[in-house]
Amino acid sequence: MGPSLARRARLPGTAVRSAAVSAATSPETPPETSLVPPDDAVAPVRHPEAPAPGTPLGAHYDHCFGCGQALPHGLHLQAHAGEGVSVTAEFTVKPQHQGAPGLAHGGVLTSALDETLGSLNWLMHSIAVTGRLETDFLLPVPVDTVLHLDARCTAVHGRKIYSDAVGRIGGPKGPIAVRAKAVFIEVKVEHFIDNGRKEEIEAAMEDPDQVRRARAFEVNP
Ligand SMILES: CCCCCCCC/C=C\CCCCCCCC(=O)SCCNC(=O)CCNC(=O)[C@H](O)C(C)(C)COP(=O)(O)OP(=O)(O)OC[C@H]1O[C@@H](n2cnc3c(N)ncnc32)[C@H](O)[C@@H]1OP(=O)(O)O
Repeated sequence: MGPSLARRARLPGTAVRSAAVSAATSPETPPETSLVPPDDAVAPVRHPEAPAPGTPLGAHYDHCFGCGQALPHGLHLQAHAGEGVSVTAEFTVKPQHQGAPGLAHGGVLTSALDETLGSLNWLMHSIAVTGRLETDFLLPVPVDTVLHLDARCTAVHGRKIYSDAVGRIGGPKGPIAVRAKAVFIEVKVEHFIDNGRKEEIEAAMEDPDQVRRARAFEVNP
């Protein structure tokens, strides 16, 4: 099949140039980030009190777009602890998750990967946020498909947590439709208290279960 995009010869002098890359760091030029762990990164350690393999992890926050049950249009992703620092999860693509007719939106699939990768941190009793996430989309994913996700942590370096995930369709052993690599950055509970909108933070702090879940992970042995 020939190219279908409209093409025309470039006018002289209209080529777009990228900005020069500088090694200097400032708020305008944040440090280079990488998905490859440094040589002195260490293996991830499963927390001794992490839930046994097969245990459902539950939601870290009822209003989370990824795992919460309170949002009708959320992903309602359900993750289970795996061996070591690994998790499996399932996400069913609903009509509200479409991009093209009858197909999942790529950003929604990336959200499912993000959520699954994020749940790995709970097996290390670490609170962390996504720093960088890179997704490959290998197959289209139709509405009603169950995406079978499998994620594992590969390395830890200081506050940086490296992990990867795949999402399969047609069953847990089916072909890989999406895959991702990520770096999560460990944070304190204050990250959320200081940055979240006041009304949701206050509601979360009034919920004893939420406070217990958040505070339980603050002290690592
Ligand atoms: C009492 C109730 C209260 C409520 C409690 C709720 C509990 C909830 C529990 C669990 C929630 C989990 C939620 C999961 C949801 C799914 C996951 C998401 O979607 S998370 C949302 C998307 N992500 C963000 O919004 C991050 C926004 N970014 C930031 O806030 C900052 O940039 C942050 C924290 C990531 C880093 O800022 P810095 O100032 O703390 O740290 P610096 O010094 O910049 O970086 C530390 C190290 O990390 C590397 N780093 C930083 N950013 C990186 C990046 N983007 N990629 C790779 N490396 C990065 C740096 O190079 C540095 O590395 P070197 O230590 O020098 O080796």
